[in-house]
Amino acid sequence: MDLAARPYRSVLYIPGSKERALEKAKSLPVDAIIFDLEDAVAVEEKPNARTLLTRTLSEGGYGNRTQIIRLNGADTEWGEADLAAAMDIGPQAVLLPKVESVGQVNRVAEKLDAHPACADTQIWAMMETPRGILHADAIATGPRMGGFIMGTNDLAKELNCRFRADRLPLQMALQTCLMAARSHGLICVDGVYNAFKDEAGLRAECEQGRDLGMDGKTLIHPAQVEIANEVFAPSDAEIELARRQIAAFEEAEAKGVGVAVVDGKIVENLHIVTAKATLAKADAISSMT
Ligand SMILES: CC(C)(COP(=O)(O)OP(=O)(O)OC[C@H]1O[C@@H](n2cnc3c(N)ncnc32)[C@H](O)[C@@H]1OP(=O)(O)O)[C@@H](O)C(=O)NCCC(=O)NCCSC(=O)C[C@H](O)C(=O)O
Ligand SMILES: [Mg+2]
Repeated sequence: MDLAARPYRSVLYIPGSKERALEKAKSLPVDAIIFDLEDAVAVEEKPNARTLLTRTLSEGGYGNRTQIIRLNGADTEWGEADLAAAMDIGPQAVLLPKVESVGQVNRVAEKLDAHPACADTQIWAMMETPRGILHADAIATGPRMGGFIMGTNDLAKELNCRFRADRLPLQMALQTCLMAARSHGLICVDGVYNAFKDEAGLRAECEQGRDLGMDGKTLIHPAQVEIANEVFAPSDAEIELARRQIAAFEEAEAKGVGVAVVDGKIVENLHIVTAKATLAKADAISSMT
């Protein structure tokens, strides 16, 4: 399936250095995995993590979960070797940390263009610095761009803002990135919820991200997967409503009318686009199981 058509309800970070977690993920019901070489890996473990990760990914076993490798930045001592190692296994996507300009995307794209194993490799961008957020629209136009991942921990650090349950200090950044992503047909996945044992807090933040328009949530622990999968999936009631809207609109159209009424609300062509997207998402989710 085209990467853009896949679901991204649950996008789990796995430290590239943790063999047990890399193995466990093969049986977790996640839509996508970020195999991390950046912040989840200690400095002294970086080279070993790169070797372990490339070997693990070459062996396979992750089924239809989208596989994304987060590299260290090109300005670090590990960035170049990370990209070279990732390119050799022809990954579905590489994720660049702390992207602040489309130039950073261009430079990686040029290297991917020159590598025979990377014809279909996408570039994803961590959106997690004030400069990156301000340049979101330009970054979204970069070659091979597939999606944005919100890095709300780094962003909060850079803004010097407080962590609040309503994430008010982050709203402008979340919405700016969503608008840029939607303008250019990219996926946009929300940031992590750090308190991985707090189910109620996670659910509330997932619901907020979903209501904003996010495709899903990045996660740090297997215990968070079920809630994200549930919140970001269309509910049975939404699927049933979408079907009724489509049927009612087709009936109206057959009579030469451009508007139908369902449950006391008008249904026009634009609502049918949303209804069809809901059904397509439900189908894509079904194909994951
Ligand atoms: C948070 C953790 C350090 C907790 O680890 P641990 O104490 O080992 O948890 P458990 O004992 O409860 O683990 C139970 C089993 O689950 C496996 N496990 C744990 N985490 C993962 C995972 N992420 N993926 C897959 N499997 C996982 C354990 O191996 C246990 O397995 P088993 O023994 O077989 O039952 C840990 O969860 C962790 O390291 N999480 C990831 C942290 C991380 O990736 N951080 C970086 C990304 S966040 C970020 O950088 C965001 C962004 O850049 C920003 O700026 O916001
Ligand atoms: Mg970060």
